[in-house]
Amino acid sequence: MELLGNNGKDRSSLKSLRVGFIGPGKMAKAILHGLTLDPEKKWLSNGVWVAGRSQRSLDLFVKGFDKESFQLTLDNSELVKNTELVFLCVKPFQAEAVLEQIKSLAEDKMIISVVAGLSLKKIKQIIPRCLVVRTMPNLACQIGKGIIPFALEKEDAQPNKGIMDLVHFILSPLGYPLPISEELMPAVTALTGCGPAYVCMLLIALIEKAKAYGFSEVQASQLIEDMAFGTVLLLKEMNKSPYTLLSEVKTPGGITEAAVQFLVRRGWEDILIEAIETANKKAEELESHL
Ligand SMILES: NC(=O)C1=CN([C@@H]2O[C@H](COP(=O)(O)OP(=O)(O)OC[C@H]3O[C@@H](n4cnc5c(N)ncnc54)[C@H](OP(=O)(O)O)[C@@H]3O)[C@@H](O)[C@H]2O)C=CC1
Ligand SMILES: O=C(O)[C@@H]1CCC=N1
Repeated sequence: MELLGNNGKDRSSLKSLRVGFIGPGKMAKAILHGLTLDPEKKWLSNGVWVAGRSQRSLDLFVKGFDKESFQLTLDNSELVKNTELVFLCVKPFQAEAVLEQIKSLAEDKMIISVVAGLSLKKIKQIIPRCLVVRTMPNLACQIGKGIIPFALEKEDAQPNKGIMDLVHFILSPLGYPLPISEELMPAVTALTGCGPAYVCMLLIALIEKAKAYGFSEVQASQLIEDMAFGTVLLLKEMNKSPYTLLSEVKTPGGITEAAVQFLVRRGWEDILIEAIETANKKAEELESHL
């Protein structure tokens, strides 16, 4: 792991780090977009490798980017041979076969896996000598606003600040890297990995209701998306908690309170909590099957 030698303390060596993505799908694209947001790191200038199982997926993946910056291949091993940092971005049940394909070439390289349910242990069983980072990002990585919980093997996480810093350095253009213990991976999968989907469901319901009230599709989307955007920005910019903001909007005996009481009566929070628990259980089951 020459380029990552010195546990990445020598940042100058990282300038020539060659990056690859196995699995040219949604998550890989979000990460690639995020990485390009950081001009300091100039990831693209070294050429980015992307490996997929069909030429069509690879061509779609690089659409909108400068194609000259990419090396596309249908051979995962070729990618690993030519890179030092590999983002593993295939679906959970595709991951083991990919790891088996690349194992002899991935020794001493760094693998950042985004694969739900794929444990550090499982990766290390197949590729014992690699530096592996397990992450659970979300699609907001695309604009540098993802939350990226990550776990390292215990011996890497505790004493080795160098590796921790290196992981922060690599992931920070994507948003907020957050070291966690691996046991919490199913929980963060259910909460923040899947989270954008819950937010979208809330927005969709409100947009549909706005349309039912007679707003055009464009107006309805603007009303609701800007309201949601303003709400989150308000919390962030004023360092306000959702509990406080809720109480500020909810005038006693007023209109919001009528809606909030209805939601509480109908068990809205319980439904959401059960949904999270269902997702958490599914993530745990996945882990035990991979
Ligand atoms: N989507 C999300 O919000 C999040 C996803 N994840 C994780 O990210 C991973 C990818 O998910 P996502 O991007 O949504 O899925 P996608 O289906 O969009 O991407 C998976 C990609 O892997 C490719 N692929 C499949 N088999 C191989 C192979 N043997 N070699 C190379 N490439 C292969 C697929 O090719 P083809 O195009 O031909 O099907 C596809 O392009 C999953 O493990 C998921 O758990 C984690 C956090 C959030
Ligand atoms: O739905 C999934 O399985 C993946 C994991 C988190 C978000 N998408």
